[in-house]
Amino acid sequence: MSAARSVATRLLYRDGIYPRAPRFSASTPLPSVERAKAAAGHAAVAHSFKPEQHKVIGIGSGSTIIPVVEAFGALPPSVLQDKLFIPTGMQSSQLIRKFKLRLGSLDDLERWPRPIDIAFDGADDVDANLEVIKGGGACHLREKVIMHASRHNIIVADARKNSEILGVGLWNQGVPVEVVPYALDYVLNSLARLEPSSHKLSERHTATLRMGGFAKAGPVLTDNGNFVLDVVFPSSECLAASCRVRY
Ligand SMILES: O=C[C@H](O)[C@H](O)[C@H](O)COP(=O)(O)O
Repeated sequence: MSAARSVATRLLYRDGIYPRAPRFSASTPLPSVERAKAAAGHAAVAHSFKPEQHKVIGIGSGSTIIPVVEAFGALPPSVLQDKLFIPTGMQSSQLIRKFKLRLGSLDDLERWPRPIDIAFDGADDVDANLEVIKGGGACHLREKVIMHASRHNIIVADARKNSEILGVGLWNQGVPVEVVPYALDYVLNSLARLEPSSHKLSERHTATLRMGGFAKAGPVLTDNGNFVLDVVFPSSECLAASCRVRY
């Protein structure tokens, strides 16, 4: 068993909360990135989830969220019986169902504000200030709604996503921006007029409409029926400035 997996397993068994083994087989070696994601996902639940306090749980999207939901699925029925899981999109709804957790929606929640107790999600890039880029899987709009509605947010990421400067390391395809089709030209024009934050910067950013590739002819459509623009900034300074622009 790898060190990462044994740490995750130890954490899962912490306090006797996890009587059953998580559902991956030790005999099937996982590629190292997948192992890191599994370790991060399982450790996030073991460290952050407090069964007595957290009854309503937000579930984000992407590949790293899978071991998070898997870790919840390994909890005993007595812990899960009063828990409700709120998805951020189609993928997380399917995951919640797959691991036989109770699926809810924002509409079911009455407490106001912040009706979700804790939300777990992945990220594409994370810096030392815990600023993140999200939306590589085109799910970021609902993810932001769920994060806003949640009292605590846990971002789960493997070490590759730990960046000194956002957007220039492993994740260099820009800041995803979800756009209502009706406003596509308007948003493209607005982005084109964003000024670089420093006079030293002459290059401008580029906004590319994300295409479906082999999976879909034409542009990607989000769970909300919207387009996604990937906006690449020419320098870290400009990227940081763009992150401060709130639409
Ligand atoms: O739109 C997708 C989400 O923001 C994901 O949380 C993000 O892209 C990270 O995904 P993954 O865990 O697959 O790297």
